[in-house]
Amino acid sequence: WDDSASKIWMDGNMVDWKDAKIHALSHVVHYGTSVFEGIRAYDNKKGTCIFRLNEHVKRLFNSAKVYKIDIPYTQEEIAQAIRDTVKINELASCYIRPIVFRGYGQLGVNPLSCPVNTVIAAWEWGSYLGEEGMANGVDVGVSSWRKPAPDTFPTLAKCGANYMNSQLAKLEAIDHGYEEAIMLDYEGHVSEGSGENIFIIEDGVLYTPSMDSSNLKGITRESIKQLANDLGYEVVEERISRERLYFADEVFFSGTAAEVTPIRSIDHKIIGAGKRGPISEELQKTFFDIVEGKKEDKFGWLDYV
Ligand SMILES: Cc1[nH+]cc(COP(=O)(O)O)c(CN[C@@H](CCC(=O)O)C(=O)O)c1O
Repeated sequence: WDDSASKIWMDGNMVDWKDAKIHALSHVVHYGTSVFEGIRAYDNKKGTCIFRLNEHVKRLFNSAKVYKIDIPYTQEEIAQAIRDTVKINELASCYIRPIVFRGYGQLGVNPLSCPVNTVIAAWEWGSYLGEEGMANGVDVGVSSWRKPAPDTFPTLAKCGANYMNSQLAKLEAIDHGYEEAIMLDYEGHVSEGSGENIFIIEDGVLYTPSMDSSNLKGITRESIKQLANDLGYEVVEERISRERLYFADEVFFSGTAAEVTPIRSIDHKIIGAGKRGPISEELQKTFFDIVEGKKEDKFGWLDYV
């Protein structure tokens, strides 16, 4: 995968894609010492806009705080560097990956002597779980791997090492012929996907796992809640038992990469009519109408670069 035309922001400098390298003995390589964000920019008639940029940057700084990583920039400096990275690469719509990590210093679990490095890359990234899945729903399975307990890993932090847990679920899903995994929390309630939050719809009401389910407080999840309320739907955050996934009229994933991806089967059980449900479709369409400028950005989500 070589986007050689691209520039990558590294510690304040724009470098060529091929030169964006780090040392093999960097702390992050050995111990997963990174925090990162996934952000999307969308192209619309008013130009290129970044979706909820400030919320993503704030979460990046919160994730870093958990691991005593002092980012040597202000939140606004990082936000501007993200805008600059989109602009210099002349990307109309793209996926943006800021990552902050402990670099090349001394090995050993103690990270404190290692420098803090910051990298921002951007590239075109289509539908995370496939175009067909966006339209017709994806087939997923509940993983045998659970999310870490709240006293084990900080799942509100978007840190690289958390994805060694997510990868186990993703690899198992692929082995089973699924597009994605749904993970349960340490008590067996529904948590989220390997890289997305999840919503179920029962009798016209949206439900999503509450924030005590070892799930990431997704920015798309928050946005879908706002959008659903604005469209007149009730949204309930609570513990969700596994079997409610099967009983639901509709189920969908939400996330920056996944956007709004309907789920048509779980563990080979058909969900609802076995295709994208009507409320999922309405939310998906409204979400895209807003980011594509076809509907008013009434929630102030769009930051034009
Ligand atoms: C575990 C997890 N849960 C929920 C979400 C949704 O959060 P938000 O993007 O703020 O709505 C994501 C984003 N996953 C990112 C990384 C995907 C990847 O494969 O890397 C993303 O969607 O960018 C997660 O990784």
